[in-house]
Amino acid sequence: AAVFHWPDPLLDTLDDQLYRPGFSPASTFALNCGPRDNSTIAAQWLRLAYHDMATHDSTTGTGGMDASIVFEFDRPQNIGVGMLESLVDFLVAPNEYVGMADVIAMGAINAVVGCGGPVIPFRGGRIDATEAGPATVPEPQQDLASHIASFKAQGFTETEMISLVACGHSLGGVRQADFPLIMTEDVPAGIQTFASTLGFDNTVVTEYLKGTTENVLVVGSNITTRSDFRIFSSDGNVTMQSLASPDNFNQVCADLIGRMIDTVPSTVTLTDPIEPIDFKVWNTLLFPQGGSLAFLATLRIIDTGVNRTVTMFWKERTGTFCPPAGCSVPSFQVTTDSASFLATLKGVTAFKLHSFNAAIDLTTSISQFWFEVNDNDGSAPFIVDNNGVNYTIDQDVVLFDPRRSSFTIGGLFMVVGVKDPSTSINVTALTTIDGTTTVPVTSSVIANFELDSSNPPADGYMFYTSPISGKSLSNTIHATVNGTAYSLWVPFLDAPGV
Ligand code: HEM
Repeated sequence: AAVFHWPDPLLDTLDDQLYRPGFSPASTFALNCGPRDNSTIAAQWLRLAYHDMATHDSTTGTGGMDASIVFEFDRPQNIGVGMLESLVDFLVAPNEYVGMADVIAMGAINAVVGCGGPVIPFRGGRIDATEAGPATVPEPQQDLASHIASFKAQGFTETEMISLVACGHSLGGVRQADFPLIMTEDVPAGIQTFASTLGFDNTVVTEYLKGTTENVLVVGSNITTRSDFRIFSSDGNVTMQSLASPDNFNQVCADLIGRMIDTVPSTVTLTDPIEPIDFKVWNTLLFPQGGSLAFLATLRIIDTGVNRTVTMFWKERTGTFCPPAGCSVPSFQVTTDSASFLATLKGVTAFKLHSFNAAIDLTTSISQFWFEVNDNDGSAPFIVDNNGVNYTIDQDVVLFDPRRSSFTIGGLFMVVGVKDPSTSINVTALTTIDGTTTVPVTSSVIANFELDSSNPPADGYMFYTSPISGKSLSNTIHATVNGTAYSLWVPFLDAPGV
């Protein structure tokens, strides 16, 4: 599994999105195989992911899961309300470190488990395309040779093609409004599902083998568009027969859908699979307050039912202030937060959040911190120190100040404290703005900060402010102070203790 060395905005964000429902509203939408448009949300998400991947060309190493689908909606291949609706589900997810492509891939995983299917490992780090890819999504009226060629280009053999189509067509169906030339007869609710069961299972396979299937891509009156029939029968049903075993179906589908979402341009390197992080530093804030530096931090621990107490330690940045073992504070609050359905499938049912609020000496400041965890069962306390490297605070020159910032209906006036700006300084923020329901992609704007007349200098800091739109998902502050460049990712505007 991927190792989390704080700070790591990509892993940090993806872990939250995968395993804490509060951070990814969309992670809950596909649960219980919930309905939409007479199909299921899960079916829409899985189709979206396949169509995004289908631009991959394994010979040139281009295309794949890159969210280029957002530029490809006008193609007949991508017809269907579910495409745009799905992207709108994911709208509030990405920030400048996590692209829409990662979120589409996460959607595919949540779709499969949400409908009772197998758990697929998630790797992160996909890069979003800035333009449309080639129009290479297979279409039902194409012949078998074209489909074999398409799947080969995407990196799948003929056998894998049969399996992947069966896995995908476990969910959802064909909508008459979208494909009137396939759905030539009127059907209730305007959709013919591929299988008689709603969930992610191999009924699509067993009904095909038994000859009871109503899948219109197998038995529809339009013979030209019987693409599933041509694909499923292309090896004399050998592969379909092997998928008649539910266990084998789940195993093959987990593997192939996993490969599908990990199909990325050759220039992209994905992380190792991201599992729930045991001990995660989260939601840190450092800012000047009343003659000291307030340092707020939370240690998130997977809840194992142990009644733990946690102490935070830290070291000065300059000079001597703390005892040799470090300054320390106990946590001031322990709360429990829920785990996502995906996390529960990995044995994680909840998280404990141990929060700290330390008053740091202004002149000696803070350079690094770590934790001591006591299980209160007679065993020796153990240290949590970022896998041996401690949690290092890069700088205390440019700080986001949540106390001096003020929230408005339309967003906030963000306030940044800058230490000793003896010469000219320049403060900006790269703000990631969420997309709209018609253009579901994030964009970035630069906010320029000005000296904040309502917050006079204090504690050795001067304060700069800029309005930030309420559509902002995340900000990274960039400042040049006395010739040195600093940057600070601000994923959270608030923390326990502010
Ligand atoms: C030759 C390859 C394929 C063809 C020709 C094909 C064709 C189609 C068509 C015509 C529909 C109906 C869409 C609508 O009515 O809006 C559909 C739905 C769907 N396809 Fe495929 N498909 C192929 C491969 C795949 C693969 C590989 C996957 C995923 C692994 C997949 C997943 C789905 C899903 C989940 C739906 C249901 C969508 C819903 O109910 O909203 N398809 N497909």
